[in-house]
Amino acid sequence: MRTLHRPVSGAAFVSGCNLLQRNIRANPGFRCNQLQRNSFVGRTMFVPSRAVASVAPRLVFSEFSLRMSAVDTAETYEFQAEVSRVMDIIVNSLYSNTDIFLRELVSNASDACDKKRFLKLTAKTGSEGSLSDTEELAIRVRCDDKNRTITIIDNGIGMTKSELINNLGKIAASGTSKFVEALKDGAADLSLIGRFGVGFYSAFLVADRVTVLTKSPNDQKAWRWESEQTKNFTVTEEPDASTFLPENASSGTSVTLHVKEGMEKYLNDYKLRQLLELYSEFVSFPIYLWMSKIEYDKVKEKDEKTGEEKEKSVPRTTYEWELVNKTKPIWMRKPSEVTDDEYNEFYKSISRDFENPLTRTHFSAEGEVEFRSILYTPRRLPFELAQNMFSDAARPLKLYVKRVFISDKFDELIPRWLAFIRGVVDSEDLPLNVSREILQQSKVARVIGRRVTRKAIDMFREIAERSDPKDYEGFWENFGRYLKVGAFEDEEWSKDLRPLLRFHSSKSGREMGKFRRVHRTDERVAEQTHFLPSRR
Ligand SMILES: Nc1ncnc2c1ncn2[C@@H]1O[C@H](COP(=O)(O)OP(=O)(O)OP(=O)(O)O)[C@@H](O)[C@H]1O
Repeated sequence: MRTLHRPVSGAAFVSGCNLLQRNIRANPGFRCNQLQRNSFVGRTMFVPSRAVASVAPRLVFSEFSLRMSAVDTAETYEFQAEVSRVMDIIVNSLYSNTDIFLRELVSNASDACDKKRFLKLTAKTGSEGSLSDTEELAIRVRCDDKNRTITIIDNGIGMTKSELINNLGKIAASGTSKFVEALKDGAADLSLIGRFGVGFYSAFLVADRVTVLTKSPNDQKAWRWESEQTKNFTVTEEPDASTFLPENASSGTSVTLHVKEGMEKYLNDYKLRQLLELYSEFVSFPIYLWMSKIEYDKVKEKDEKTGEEKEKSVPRTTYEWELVNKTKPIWMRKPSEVTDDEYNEFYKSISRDFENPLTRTHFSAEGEVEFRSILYTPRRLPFELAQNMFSDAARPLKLYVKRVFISDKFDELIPRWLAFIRGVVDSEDLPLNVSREILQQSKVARVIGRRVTRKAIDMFREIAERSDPKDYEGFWENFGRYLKVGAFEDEEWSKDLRPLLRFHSSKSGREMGKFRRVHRTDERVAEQTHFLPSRR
């Protein structure tokens, strides 16, 4: 990089810019994103020396003029009070786990693609306007080691200007808010932050500057968000969305990380591929990585001594987009074809837990209703339930309709005492525009809920029947109170749950005994009564 200092007077600058902008228009080959990564500080410009040497006059001035006009209109916003704190917490407490930044940003890109796919499928004819039908929803990751950047690009839903300011400037929009709440309540310590979705701000684990370019179908303009992890961020209009969106994309977002000192290990496509394979294998959109490949060209060369012509292989580096994940959802595969590791990694990707689950069940239902599901029992109580047994923040099931993610907030699908399980349900019969109201009245949803509950109970029973009683003891310690609530308040399942209950009794000593219904005349009645779940 070389720095060019070009102090110019206001009037000279404006007329120079106008002239140069006309020049750019006359030179369609030139695209201003060629130098997008350049920084402008006041009227000082940084440009790659190669560009200066080759096409300096045109590029330098055109970029200068375009970006200067943008700088002039940049709006500066302050992060909401807690955001700076959260960024500090993330950067200072996760320094040993910096790898997660990619998982978080890819997960955001995947959410954005989910939203776009949902919108496209449910949009009424005509209202989808700018949503192109031809584009493949995908995520692209590209590393540029010379310019020290990593860029994550999606053609998802993008953000309007106000969404950009709210989502990336206010803590309330982020999963990290749960963590901040938990810190306030004293329910978490910093080492636990990795269990939360730390979200977008994890970008600052590896970058000292982050640039977000985004275009929403609900905003005619594209926007640039930029921050250097200070108290402020800037929002600027981005003149041309096509410079950062993939070809044919009508909307989307590009997040560029300007990699900081000491994080050079991420400026390597092999390292990025390893992280994507580890963390993002189950993202249901294709993830393409810009990968380098060594190819060998055969060249004929004359041997100086003998004069004979010989063939020689000369290495050449080429680049191409390489698909790094299997995009067929794991629940669509046959259980016999899925390995334990794959199930465990999928669990971690949907639950954000760092431990393997205690158990799982993968099944499909046909006939009356058709759906597929994978359910997991975690090893420990999910964090969001630690304070409140039936917290609204619990997300037991992700609901899909024909592979389209619909919501993870339909808690009415299963009884509330199952709040601690995790899993996915993919229905063939529910409508894509399924809402809470539709779900409440839907017969299909009731059947799905019943079958999922039955399978969950079977899963718990299997743990109870294991030869090592420690498994069920651990399960009971974490989730016993949920089963008690179910046995107590849920008439439909009470009978199935009772054999799974455990209680301390004077007879059982330190061990726990099973609950057995006894007749009043039974001599054990006295010792049994206080084992019954208390009626509150
Ligand atoms: N690539 C993107 N495209 C569109 N919107 C995005 C993108 N990345 C982030 N956002 C918006 O910014 C918000 C904040 O992101 P952030 O990752 O901090 O939190 P989150 O995704 O809500 O929760 P989590 O911490 O669980 O990831 C998102 O909810 C989303 O609205």
